[in-house]
Amino acid sequence: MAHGGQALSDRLVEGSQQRALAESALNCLETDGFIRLPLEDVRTVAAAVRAWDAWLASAPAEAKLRHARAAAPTPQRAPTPLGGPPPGGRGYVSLPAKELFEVVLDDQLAARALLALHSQGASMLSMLSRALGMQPHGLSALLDELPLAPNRDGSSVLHVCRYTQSGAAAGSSRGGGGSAATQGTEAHQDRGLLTVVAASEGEGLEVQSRHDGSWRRVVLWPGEAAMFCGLSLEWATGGMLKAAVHRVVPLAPGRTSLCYKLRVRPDAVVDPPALLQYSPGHLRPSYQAPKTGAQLMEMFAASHPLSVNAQALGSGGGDGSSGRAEGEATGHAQVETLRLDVVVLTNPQHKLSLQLPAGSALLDAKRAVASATDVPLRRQLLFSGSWVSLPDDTPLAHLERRLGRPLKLYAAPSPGPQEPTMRINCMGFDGAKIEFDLRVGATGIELMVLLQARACYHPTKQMLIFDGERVHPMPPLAELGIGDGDSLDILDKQYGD
Ligand SMILES: O=C(O)CCC(=O)C(=O)O
Ligand SMILES: [Fe+2]
Repeated sequence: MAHGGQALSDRLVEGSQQRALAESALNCLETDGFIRLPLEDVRTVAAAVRAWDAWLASAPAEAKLRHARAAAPTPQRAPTPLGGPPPGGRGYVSLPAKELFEVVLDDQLAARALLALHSQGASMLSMLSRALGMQPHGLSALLDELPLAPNRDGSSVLHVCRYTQSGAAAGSSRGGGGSAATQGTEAHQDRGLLTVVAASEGEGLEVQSRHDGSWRRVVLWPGEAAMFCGLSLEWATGGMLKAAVHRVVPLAPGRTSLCYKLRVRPDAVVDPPALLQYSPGHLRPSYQAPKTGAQLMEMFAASHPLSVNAQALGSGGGDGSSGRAEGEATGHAQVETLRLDVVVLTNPQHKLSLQLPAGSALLDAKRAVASATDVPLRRQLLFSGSWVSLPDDTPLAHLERRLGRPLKLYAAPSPGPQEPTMRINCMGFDGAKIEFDLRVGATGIELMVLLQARACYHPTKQMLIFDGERVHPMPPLAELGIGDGDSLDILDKQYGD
């Protein structure tokens, strides 16, 4: 008699193999910070890597921009194989050492590769749930429910990245900072649960050891993928798994990777005590409160204001809009004169609009502001949706085209003799204390402008923390509960994905 069921002994063998696999995956994450494993649908994924690699290496810039524009969301877009519009923010980012596309699912090969990586990542999450003593689908149940509801973007994203070795990037040592040539390759953590990477080259990715801080090369054989944890998984597992700090070293021949980032859907509730109910002993107090996927993303954006994948020209997320990929601005008409908005940080703020010759540099603008307001050059700071840190001889027209947003200059005069002030202390990492007498009603911006004038501080690289929270530059400090005699900490900004 024919029978469809699997023999019990086979099931037992399979079950114990699954358990052994899950335990070794957990072990790799704990000791190395990453897992290497064979791709399940290797033909599809490898074909997608090859196709993107060839196209990205040879297509002219205009073709890439055209593709990115075609990928922009429109209500008329045909539904994708997942039953909804393409996931994520879409777009194209071009940085000195890296280009990044967010994959759109109207490309059949990309769609199949995305589904293959999704399914392999989701099974890894199920395996890890079991190995950690959670319900088998505890972690994978946090992902999008497929097919996606119409008109809902997926939370998980597929990024295609191509890295090239641009001049100064070769052999340079990099940490948190990052020169222009290494932009996009800085050490960072990913925001999601799990990242799955398949690449055209065996080398390039590096993961930092949690034990001694050294960098480990992730060497992949053809047909292998790497997986590592993001901050949402660190949260969901109550800190049992740690988000990998990783970076990419650009290689001479160029390297193209498909990075599939499995992220928690915004309305899913991540409740570490409920997830870990069978092994509650591991739970640290700071992970007790349940958070939605959306709240986890907000927490991530607050603690990682810089993004390795954002179009950046000294961007620092001053308006809280960082972390988003922005397309390169194009098609700006040549202009005879430039308009520059200036905000003078008095109480109330006072605004000027400067008209400058088209060829003006940042220094010319600062000089014009100094003669109109008496505010010295070093108490002026440029902003364009994010903070801008560039040499004073940078031409403004070029800057505005690159940033794709109007420029704004903040100028902080000293408070007048009669003006009521409050004393704010800023504590440097090295314990140095810098005191400021700010006008009552001052915003974070004023403090940031003064800090860069007085100390080795720049809002592109550092942030201010009060009571464990990042100080947002826009509202008055008093609204954030900061008053006379309070101390703020100056911390280096961290990079996210
Ligand atoms: O290309 C890679 O291997 C990793 C890219 C990455 O870390 C990211 O985009 O977040
Ligand atoms: Fe990453």
